[in-house]
Amino acid sequence: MDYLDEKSMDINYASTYGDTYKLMKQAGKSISDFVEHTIPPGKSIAIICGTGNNAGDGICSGEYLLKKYNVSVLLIKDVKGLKTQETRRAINDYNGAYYPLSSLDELISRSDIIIDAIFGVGINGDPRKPYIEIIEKINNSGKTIISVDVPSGFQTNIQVKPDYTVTFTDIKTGMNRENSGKITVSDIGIPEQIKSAVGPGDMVYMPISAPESHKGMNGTVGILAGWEFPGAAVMSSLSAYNVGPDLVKVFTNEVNRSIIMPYNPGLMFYPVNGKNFPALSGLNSMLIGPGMGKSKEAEDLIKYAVKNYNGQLILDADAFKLITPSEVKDRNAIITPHSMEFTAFTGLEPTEENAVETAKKYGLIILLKGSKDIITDGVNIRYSYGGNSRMTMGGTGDVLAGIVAGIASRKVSPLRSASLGSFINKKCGDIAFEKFGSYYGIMDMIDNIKIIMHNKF
Ligand SMILES: NC(=O)C1=CN([C@@H]2O[C@H](COP(=O)(O)OP(=O)(O)OC[C@H]3O[C@@H](n4cnc5c(N)ncnc54)[C@H](OP(=O)(O)O)[C@@H]3O)[C@@H](O)[C@H]2O)[C@@H](O)CC1
Ligand SMILES: [K+]
Repeated sequence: MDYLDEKSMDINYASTYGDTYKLMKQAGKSISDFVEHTIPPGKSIAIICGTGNNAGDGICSGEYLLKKYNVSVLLIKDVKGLKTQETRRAINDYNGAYYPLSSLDELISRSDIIIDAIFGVGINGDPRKPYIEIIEKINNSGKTIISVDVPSGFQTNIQVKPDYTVTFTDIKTGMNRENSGKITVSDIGIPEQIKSAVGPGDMVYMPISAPESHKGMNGTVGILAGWEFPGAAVMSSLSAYNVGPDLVKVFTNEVNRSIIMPYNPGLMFYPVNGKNFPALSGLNSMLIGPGMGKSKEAEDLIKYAVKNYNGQLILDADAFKLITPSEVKDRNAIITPHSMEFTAFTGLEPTEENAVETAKKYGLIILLKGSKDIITDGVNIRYSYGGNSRMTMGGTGDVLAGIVAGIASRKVSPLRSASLGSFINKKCGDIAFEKFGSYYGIMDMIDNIKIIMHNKF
């Protein structure tokens, strides 16, 4: 797993259970258990703490270790610098001595063991002052160093170089013996249903546009839709637009121009027909299918686009009747069928097992829509709960496909794009339901995308 996976799980856990203090206690306990197995009792331990939850894990370990060791907690930014409610609770529940940064040299020299609880997965960029100097002092101490979760500063230009790392839930991408010492993976009790469920934590996968970026750097989406039902092109392109890519290019019949463009002048309209299809290079993702119908012209256009676009494909709706799985084999395409479309596309019953097998066999990412969406790449399976009875109305699939295409254009991996897209889509419905009950419309859902992207939920 990588840092984002851990952050995402943390948020999804907190959204279900209120906070992560129980996990923090368990993280502290697993550090303490590790120390007891490795270090004889009676030794002196300095726990060097930053300001986030990694510090909280360190403080919790201190409370357990007090019974058998000489424990000193050092708070680099004092109690008032502690940033999270869980970490403040940890220091409140801790019954040992704690010290300010001015005691660092003395604590290091009188300790046998240093527990490194400065930064975990919440680090952002290279450590700033005074952390650089603190990390150097720890590395030059000659003491046994145990890092909590990850060596502080891991994957930046300066990091703690530990003898041991106790990492939580799963090893983090890039960790090895050389940069992390001997690694122990500890299960801190995140329930399986939290690990597999899509939730608000999946929003961490959404990139934030850099202030210095220029047009096109934050995603360009192509949408081939609406040949027969222009409304589907409206819904999918507005939905893609609302997740924040720079450009949304709509490829459809010229006669749709006056229908689609009044909805949003920010869309780019490209008329297509059997003889004319603008270049598809430069698109970061392409959604193919909504509202295309099953005419020969629609089929030709869909087949042309599938064959000639070699970036991130998203297939929906009529594409399932006009394209076979073999035509998109091993292209990491995201497909978003409901159960009947899944059967039309694969010839199989719409079960979880068949979705996993199909994803594996054809190298696809499948988002099988239902009251519980199933998202799989053939190896991983995620579930998306939520949504409500009004979401059986026409258009919700077009909204979902557009959202997924928009996210994928921001270079989010296909599995994460499909998972996050499913979360956002259901949340759009649920927010609309709170306001209008069963009487909300599709445009209410589309309007809610911006609220969710802005994390107002
Ligand atoms: N997964 C799980 O389920 C669980 C995870 N848990 C634990 O939580 C850890 C993640 O905690 P976290 O998110 O609070 O962040 P963390 O790593 O402590 O650091 C953030 C602090 O550092 C600071 N800071 C950041 N960058 C900086 C820089 N360059 N230079 C200087 N300062 C910098 C930043 O301050 P700011 O920049 O915001 O002022 C902020 O205060 C995770 O690794 C695991 O140990 C467990 O508790 C339980 C369950
Ligand atoms: K650490």
